[in-house]
Amino acid sequence: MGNGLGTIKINDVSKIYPNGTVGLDHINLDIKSGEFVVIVGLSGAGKSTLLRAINRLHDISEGEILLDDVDITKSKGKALRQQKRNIAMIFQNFNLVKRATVARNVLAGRVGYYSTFRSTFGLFSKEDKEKAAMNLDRVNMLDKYYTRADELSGGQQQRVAIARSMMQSPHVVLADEPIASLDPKTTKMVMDDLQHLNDMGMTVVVNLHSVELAMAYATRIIGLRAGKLVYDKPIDQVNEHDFDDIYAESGDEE
Ligand SMILES: Nc1ncnc2c1ncn2[C@@H]1O[C@H](COP(=O)(O)OP(=O)(O)OP(=O)(O)O)[C@@H](O)[C@H]1O
Repeated sequence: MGNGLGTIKINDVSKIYPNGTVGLDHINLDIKSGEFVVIVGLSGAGKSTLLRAINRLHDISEGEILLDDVDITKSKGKALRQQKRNIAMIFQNFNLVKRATVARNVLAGRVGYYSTFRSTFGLFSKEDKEKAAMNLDRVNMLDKYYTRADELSGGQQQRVAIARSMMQSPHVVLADEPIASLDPKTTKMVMDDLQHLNDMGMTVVVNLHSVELAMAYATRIIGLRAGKLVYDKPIDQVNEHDFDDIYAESGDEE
């Protein structure tokens, strides 16, 4: 961010699932504030495992993950909650409350800032309602303010999810296959929205299967294979053939 916030340092991180599967194998990464990082790799390479570790959706087995120089893997209670507010997560399936309005879904992005009582009853401040409208406007969805989420297309739902994530004023936005279920036109809209967040100063880290999209949006591309970091280059050094190796076993499955 302009203020230097939004750095991610991953130091020798491994994640072994309880069943023994190695999700991440000694990963080291230093992501700077304001980068747009795309992580590519085959299905099962460890992309989701990595994003979930950064956001502390699950614990790692070894190593440390520093967000703004504070190790999130060791944070607890209030400090952890505060740290998590600085990280927004965008999911493939949007994770909206389908029966609630667009506005209510976007305001849910502020829930971490309210008491349970106030958020349960939707007692959001005028300021937050204005902020919700502003963020919906940013993704061209303001006219859907009162629409129920389940009446929107997939692409529109993802844009609402992006507006919701902006309510946190995060330093870092993590997106796990955000366009996997979208058509090409809405894919572009959603990727442009992420680009917009990056232009506003947020560090963006996106998991994608498409090398073409990675090339179009990333400032840096990272490749994972079987839990290992096998590729890490700034966009101006990237050659499309570099990925032949990362996708070597892909056949037609991707
Ligand atoms: N909860 C879990 N328990 C056990 N193993 C898991 C679990 N989640 C993921 N794995 C395994 O960890 C490895 C990495 O999976 P991960 O989902 O991170 O890959 P990915 O690169 O995100 O793949 P995809 O593109 O399919 O989402 C895979 O071998 C996967 O089967």
